[in-house]
Parts: sequence; C-alpha cells; structure tokens
Amino acid sequence: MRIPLIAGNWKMNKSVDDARSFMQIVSDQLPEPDQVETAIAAPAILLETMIEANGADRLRIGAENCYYEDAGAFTGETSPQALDQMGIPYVIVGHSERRSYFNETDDIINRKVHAVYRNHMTPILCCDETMGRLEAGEKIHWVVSQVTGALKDITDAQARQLVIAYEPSWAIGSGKSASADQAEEGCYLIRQTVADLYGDDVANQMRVLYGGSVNPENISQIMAKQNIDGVLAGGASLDPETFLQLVHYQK
Ligand SMILES: O=C[C@H](O)COP(=O)(O)O
Repeated sequence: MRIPLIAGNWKMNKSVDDARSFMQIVSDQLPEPDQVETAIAAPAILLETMIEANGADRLRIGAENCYYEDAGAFTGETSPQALDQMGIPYVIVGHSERRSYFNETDDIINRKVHAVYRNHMTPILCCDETMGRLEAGEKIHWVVSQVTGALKDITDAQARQLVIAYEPSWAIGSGKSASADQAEEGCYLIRQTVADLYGDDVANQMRVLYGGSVNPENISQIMAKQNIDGVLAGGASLDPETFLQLVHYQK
C-alpha cells in the first residue's frame, strides 16, 4: 500500500520567525505518519529552527535543494552529507524553478539524485511540462526523457523508495491547476516510464505526486485518482491553516 504524502514546498517565502510560528500551529494537528505522511520542504537556513519546533515529530522536514558533492570548495552550496546529519529525510530535486532559473540539466539532476541516495535520503524528483510542449504533442517524450535522465544508474532498490512529482509549469503558481484527469494522465505516464525502466513491482511501490495550484478545494478530486499518491503544494503550504486543510483532505 502506498501511504499518501502531502508535501509543501515553501520556496524562498518565509523568515525564521514565520517558520517557528508555522510549526507551533501545525505540529500537533497532523495525522499519524502511517496514515497520511506530511512534509514541508524549506530552505536550508530554516531547517534547524523547524526541527527544533517539530513537537510531535510528525512532520517530515525536507530540503528544497542540495549540491551533488558531499563536501569541498563549493561556496554557497548545501551539503547533502550535512542534511543527512541533521536527520533530513527528503530533498526536492529537479524543480522547474531550478531547471529554468539555475540552468539545472538532466545530468546535474541525475548527480543530485545520486547524492541524495548516497546520503541516505529520498529524492522528491520533479518533472515539469510546459504548455508549449503540451500543445505541440511533446508531453510524453518530455516527461519520459526527464524521468529517464534523472534516474540514470539508479538501482532498483533506490527507485523503489523514490517520490516523483508531476508538476506542469503552466499550473505552478498560476492558480490554474491541471484538472484531476490531466494530473492523473501525467502521473500515470511517470509510473509507466518507471515500469518500463524497473518493472511493475518497483513502479507500483513508488509514490507519484501532483503539484501545481493545489488548494483545499481541488485536493480531494486530485487525491481520488488511482496513480496520484499525494501532492506537492507551493502557495497553499505557506499558511498553516490552509496546509492543515490539505493534510486533512479526507475529512
Ligand atoms: O513545488 C511546488 C510547485 O511549484 C507548486 O506550486 P503552487 O502550488 O504554488 O502552484
């Protein structure tokens, strides 16, 4: 059984004080992780504050990015080894904002996926898709090539733990979510790609999330789809009450 994962990605939107007060509000209102797993990915500079404030320890505190080397002369980068030492379970890799603003290629993303696994964490691998590619009928090729590129030389055992998020760029921050059917189509395509690479058993264990303008009104329809195991929410994860509504989408 795949446990649902409701994850937030704060991006670069919160101060240390914001992070602390968010944790004070949500940390004792979250479900048991074996029912619904909850996570927030935050900038590295906020992680220590969040860990300290994670009272009931139910929220998984993830990182938004890391470098692909463990240590060395890489000014300004975040060490995956240090994240592991902090007890961080998840790292987002390959978000479309990293691909477009920081020129991250499939090769860089693949190196980061390896670095995350090497340091005992799990990547939340993001795959995007632009409206132009959708309209040009290139969606399948584009999604397949991102998944295949990111997973080069990743083992079956590693792929089994993987989380992949389908995040169409046109739905991110636009207020226009993909429909539940479109989200399901993208997530199905990702699962099929993993099945082609690693077999059905691995593909059926791996969790696939949808991200792009998820909110408390649309989450139930999205979560009802067969191939969608959770969401990666940006804007809707910033406000503690809204995040709690996402987390309790079944109520
Ligand atoms: O990682 C999260 C996505 O970029 C979605 O962001 P959004 O929910 O603000 O559209």
